[in-house]
Order: sequence, then C-alpha cells, then structure tokens
Amino acid sequence: MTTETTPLQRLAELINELAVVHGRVTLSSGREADYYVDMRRATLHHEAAPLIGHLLLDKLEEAGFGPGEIDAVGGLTLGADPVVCAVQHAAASRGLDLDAFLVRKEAKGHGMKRQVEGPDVAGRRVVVLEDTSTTGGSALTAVAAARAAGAEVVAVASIVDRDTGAREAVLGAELPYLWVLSAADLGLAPQ
Ligand SMILES: O=P(O)(O)OC[C@H]1O[C@H](OP(=O)(O)OP(=O)(O)O)[C@H](O)[C@@H]1O
Ligand SMILES: O=C(O)c1cc(=O)[nH]c(=O)[nH]1
Repeated sequence: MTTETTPLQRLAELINELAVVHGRVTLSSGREADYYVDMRRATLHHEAAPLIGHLLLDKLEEAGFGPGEIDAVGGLTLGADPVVCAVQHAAASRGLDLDAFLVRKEAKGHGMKRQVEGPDVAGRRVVVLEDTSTTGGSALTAVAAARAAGAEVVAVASIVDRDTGAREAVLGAELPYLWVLSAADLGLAPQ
C-alpha cells in the first residue's frame, strides 16, 4: 500500500530542504540562535508558494477567519509580502474575494505617505500574516499599523512558529494566533 504525501507534509519537506540553515545567527529581535528558517527561499519557490497559500487559507477557514468572515490579509514587509499574495491568490483560485495589504516598516515620505499599502483597510476585518514568528514583534507591528489605518484586526497567522514567545505575545494582545508548522514539526528545537 502506498501512502500519499499530504500537502502539509510536502510543505514541511520543502521548508526543510530549501529554507532551514544551521549555524549561529542573529535574529530580527537581536536574539541569537543555532538555526535560521530563511522563509523567503520557500515563500518565493514555485512549488512551496502555492502550498503556503492554500494551507494558510485552509487554516484561516478552519478557525472561522476565511474569506467569508474577513475582508483582507496583510503583513509587515518583506517577509509577509509573498505570503499575503499567496493567500490572496489561493482564495481567488477558489472563487473567493480577499483583498491584501502590505505594511511598510515606516510610512513612505512622499506620494500618499502611507504605511499600509493596498485597498483601504478602514472599517474592515483583517488578519495579519507572517512567514516566521520568533517573538511576534513584527506581527504586532503590523497589527498596530493596520489598526492605526482603521482596520479591525481579528487574528494573526504564521507559516512557521519557532515556539519562542510569539504565541504568548499575540495571545497577550488578545488576538487568536494560528500557525501552519511549528519548529517541532520541522524537527527543530525551539530557539
Ligand atoms: O517574530 P519576530 O521576532 O518579529 O521575528 C520574525 C520576523 O523576522 C523576519 O523578518 P526581518 O525582521 O528579518 O525582516 P524582513 O521581513 O524585512 O526580512 C521574519 O520575516 C519575521 O517578520
Ligand atoms: O527571528 C527572526 O528574525 C527570524 C527567524 C527565522 O527563523 N527566520 C526568519 O526569517 N527570521
């Protein structure tokens, strides 16, 4: 009997093959770790990107945050950019309407001077997405910017959760936190 690889198993394989880099590294938060999950190598990969879009969309739908319940997904540039687009395109492939927004690290100094780019999020229900979460600080920066732009943020979701405080930080901000794969799912110790 052959057992078929599930999309989730395939995504875990691809992230391990493409994105997990072992070695001492400084993280965004200034912490140090013995591995890095260089998610851009997966989120911009031809096979991994659509899997990410569909698996995150499934995760949102299961938790009651699917395109019927929310208006848009967005996140902090750069890591979240391809994730947001993958989920939007996965929704579109299912005939579902879902807008997207990208949060600049700082408001642009010219033009419209916006920090949150895309169709207006004011008064709309949105989910903040991440590629990887360590402390959750980047996700919460995006939450604050989306709120400042008038959005109602209803949840945060990440592809890979390193199990190092992001869950607690997001739950502490009184938002549901979802993730597709944990460090343990990738055979990694939390750090
Ligand atoms: O949970 P945190 O402690 O915030 O760490 C996770 C963040 O770190 C990485 O982004 P980075 O800050 O390296 O910037 P980039 O997205 O511009 O590459 C990653 O894409 C997440 O956004
Ligand atoms: O904390 C981070 O900066 C971080 C960790 C990680 O594994 N991958 C990543 O892109 N950022």
